[in-house]
Amino acid sequence: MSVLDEIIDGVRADLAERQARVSLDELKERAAKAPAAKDGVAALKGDGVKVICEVKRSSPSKGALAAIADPAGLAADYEAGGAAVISVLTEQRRFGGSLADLEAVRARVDIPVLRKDFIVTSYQLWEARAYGADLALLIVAALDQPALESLIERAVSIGLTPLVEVHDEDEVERAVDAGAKIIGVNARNLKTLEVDRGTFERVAPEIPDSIVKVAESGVRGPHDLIAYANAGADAVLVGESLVTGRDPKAAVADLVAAGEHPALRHGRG
Ligand SMILES: O=C(O)c1ccccc1NCC(=O)[C@H](O)[C@H](O)COP(=O)(O)O
Repeated sequence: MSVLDEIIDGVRADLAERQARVSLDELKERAAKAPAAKDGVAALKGDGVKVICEVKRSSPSKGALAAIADPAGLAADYEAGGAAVISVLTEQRRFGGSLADLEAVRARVDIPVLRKDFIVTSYQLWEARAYGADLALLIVAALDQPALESLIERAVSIGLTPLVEVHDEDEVERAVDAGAKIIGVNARNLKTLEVDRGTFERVAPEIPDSIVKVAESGVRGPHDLIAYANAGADAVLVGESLVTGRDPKAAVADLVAAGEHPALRHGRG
């Protein structure tokens, strides 16, 4: 069984518990009262390379990373540093996240918020919206094609912008066929958990120009952002280096400044 399969088994078990406690109708009522969803595509387009900053306590590859007692405070630092979007890992068992984190972050920042989880049912999309997310991650490797298509359609219909994650060229084709407007290329191999920063450069040329391209994982600092930008990234998604560093606001500001450097405009795309 792959790491992804193991994670999803746990996600399904936790999901069954929540579904037994909270009906879909209750979630829909809560979603109706949530602040209107912000436009995830608009947040990641425009001049410069945008930075998506992640609230990440632990991971299957590294174990514990940071306690993060105040996820909303961390997100506020990210926003002050110039983040375009906050990513909140809500998976509990391996990443130490929760919907409470999502709710707290949503209440604190004005920029769009991504629910980063292993979404396999539309119930989780309703949860994302009910707890204030504007975007939701959908991982192609975790879904068959009909499920991917129907989750993208459902996400859009309830106001969420899907960030569709791929790892190779075949998955790009599936994401494009399913109607993705934002595609994230994750450099972390979900079978070995190894990060290969060359993945983005190999896979991104298969993504049509009209689609926003996000380089996920492995950004240690501005030099990695610049490399991803030169390979065509519109945005980068950064977790570990921010939560383990001493000054997340300054680290984000350094990334944003690198992403806004005029020299990058010639290399991108
Ligand atoms: O981070 C992991 O170990 C991991 C393992 C299995 C599935 C997903 C995993 N991470 C989720 C992510 O995609 C990253 O948190 C995100 O891209 C940020 O990466 P990084 O900056 O390298 O922390």
